[in-house]
Amino acid sequence: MRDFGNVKKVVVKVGTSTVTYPTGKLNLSRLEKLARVLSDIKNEGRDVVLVTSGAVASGLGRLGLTKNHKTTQEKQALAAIGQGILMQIYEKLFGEYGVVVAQVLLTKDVVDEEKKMLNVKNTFEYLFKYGAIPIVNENDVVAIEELEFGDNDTLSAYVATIIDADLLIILSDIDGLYSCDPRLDKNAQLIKEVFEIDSYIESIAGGAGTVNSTGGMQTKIEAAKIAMQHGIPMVIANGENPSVVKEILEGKEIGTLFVSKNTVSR
Ligand SMILES: Nc1ncnc2c1ncn2[C@@H]1O[C@H](COP(=O)(O)OP(=O)(O)O)[C@@H](O)[C@H]1O
Ligand SMILES: N[C@@H](CCC(=O)OP(=O)(O)O)C(=O)O
Repeated sequence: MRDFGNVKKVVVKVGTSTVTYPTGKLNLSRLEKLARVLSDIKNEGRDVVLVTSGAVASGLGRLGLTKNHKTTQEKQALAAIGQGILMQIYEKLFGEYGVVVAQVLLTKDVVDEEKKMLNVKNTFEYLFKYGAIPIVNENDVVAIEELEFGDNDTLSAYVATIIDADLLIILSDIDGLYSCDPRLDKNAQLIKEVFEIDSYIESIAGGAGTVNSTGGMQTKIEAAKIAMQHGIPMVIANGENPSVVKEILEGKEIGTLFVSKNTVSR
């Protein structure tokens, strides 16, 4: 058993593949379960942050377009269309459980500038005081790195460091880190724990698995590096059934846990 009994602040990141269908339309039943489980763990007394991808895909879905050959500028405009669609559904679903949500659009350079970082930190602090769940995405109109490299994974790790989270959970369309991409090799084995990101771990992390996703396992490993450097454990798990979030917090051995050997249990 893993011990996450003392986890007070948790960041949960959901990828495009978790929140939308390949058509770009919202996966409503999954989003309903996600809102329910996050509201539930909030009711337990934890501070919860949701980092959500899916804006570009939702924009595509709304306009009835396909992803193929979209330029960065087109994706920025699609993200601006899709972000409202995402927030509308989160507002509705969390509202059903009486939970207030807040839209937080960030760019990763906030961690490079002390003043900006302090502003972000202060905003999170007050959102927690107000009992809100901050819903974070990259501001794709301002920053294009994520659209090109698919990096909400590292953004979620930066958010975890800014709020000094006790745990980062990345939900994807796969059970965790495998010895190689299971889409390419059916003999791939799930790795349950990683204590150090070495060249072997970096070598087995491949790219994205589905048409609307970006980044794949490579950006999740980058996220793990950032989290581990700050002593924050990270779990990659399958978001197919979002109730795994609760099971992970209960200490069940789900997905892949990334934890530095010298991290004291939180
Ligand atoms: N070693 C690996 N273990 C597991 N998945 C991997 C690995 N290498 C590449 N992948 C791919 O990473 C995908 C998950 O990342 P991604 O497609 O970006 O999803 P998300 O939208 O959840 O971020 C998996 O579906 C899988 O195809
Ligand atoms: N800001 C983009 C996120 C792109 C991204 O990182 O996607 P994913 O690899 O599915 O987490 C969007 O909302 O579409």
